[in-house]
Amino acid sequence: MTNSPSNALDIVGVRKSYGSLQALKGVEFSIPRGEFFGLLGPNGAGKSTLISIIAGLVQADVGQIAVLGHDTVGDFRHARRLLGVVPQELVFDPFFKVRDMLRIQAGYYGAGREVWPWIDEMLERLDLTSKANTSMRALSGGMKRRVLIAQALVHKPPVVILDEPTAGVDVELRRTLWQFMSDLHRQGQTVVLTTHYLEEAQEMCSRIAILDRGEVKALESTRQLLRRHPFRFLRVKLAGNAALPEALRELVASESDGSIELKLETGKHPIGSVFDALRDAGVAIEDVQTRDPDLEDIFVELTR
Ligand SMILES: Nc1ncnc2c1ncn2[C@@H]1O[C@H](COP(=O)(O)OP(=O)(O)OP(=O)(O)O)[C@@H](O)[C@H]1O
Repeated sequence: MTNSPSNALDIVGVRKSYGSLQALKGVEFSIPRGEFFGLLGPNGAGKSTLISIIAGLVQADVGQIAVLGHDTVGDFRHARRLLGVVPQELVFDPFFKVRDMLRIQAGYYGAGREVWPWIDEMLERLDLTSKANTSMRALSGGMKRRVLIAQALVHKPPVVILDEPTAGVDVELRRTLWQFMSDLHRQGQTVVLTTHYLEEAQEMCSRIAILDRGEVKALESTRQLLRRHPFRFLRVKLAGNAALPEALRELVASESDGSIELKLETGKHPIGSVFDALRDAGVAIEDVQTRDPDLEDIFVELTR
C-alpha cells in the first residue's frame, strides 16, 4: 500500500462482513489533506462501519487504512492521535461534569493543561459555557451531541470525522454546528462528514463519495456530481387542472399541489417540445418553473 502523508485518509480494498452480510465490499478511496469531504449513502450503506474501522473500533476483514500515512492497525496509537471521531451514538459517563470530562478525555491523548484554553474556547463556540459545570446526565440531547463534538476534538486532531452530527438537532443548533465545522475547515483541518441532509452536504462538502450497499457508487467533486446527470426539471401547473397529454406522462417525476414536475433529459426532451405537446392537446399552462437537479436528485438516481 502506498500511504501518502499528503492524504488525510487512504482507504484501500476494505472489506467487512457480518456473517453472510457484506457490509463493505472492497471500498477504496483517498481524501487529500484539507478537504471538506462528504460520505453519503442510504441507511445500511456501510458508512458507520467504515468510520468504525477508521477509528480502530472495528476490524476490517481485508484492506488497509492510513491516517496521514499512519496505518490504523500497525501504527494504531499514532493514527488514533491524528483523528477526532464524533460518533453517531451518544455514549458518555453520566456523572462527569462537562468541563471535567473534556479535560479527562484530553488526558487520554497525553494532553494536559496546555489544551485547557482550547477546551474553554470550544465550550464557548459550541454555546456550552453555561453548562461547563453541569453533569452530563442533566443535559438535553442537543447539548450532549455538542459535548461529544468537543470531546472528539480535545486533542486538536488534524483529521475530523463527524458521523451525522446534525441528526435530530434543531435549526439553530444546526447552524451553530455548520459554522463550527466551517471554522475547523478554514483552520486547515480535514473534515469528513456523513449526513442524511443532502442540502447540507451540497453546501458544505467540496467532494463527495456515495456509498451504497457496501460499494462506492460515486466519488467526485460536488460540482461534477451535480453536473453528472444531464437533465433538468420543469414544473407546470395546467389551467383547470387539465390532464397531462399521454405523450408527456413518461416524463413525470412528481406531482404535488396541482402541479406536475417533469424530468427532461438534455438533448432528448427540449422544453419547447413539452410546450408544443401541451398546445397540440389544447391544454393551457397556468404557471411554469424550471430547476436544475440538486444532490438529492442525483443521490436517488445513483442509489435507487
Ligand atoms: N455489529 C453488527 N452486526 C451485524 N450487522 C451489522 C453490524 N453493524 C452493522 N451491521 C450491518 O451492516 C450494514 C451497514 O451498516 P452501517 O451502520 O455501517 O450503515 P450506515 O451507512 O452507517 O447506515 P445509517 O445511515 O443507517 O447509519 C447494515 O446492513 C447493518 O445492519
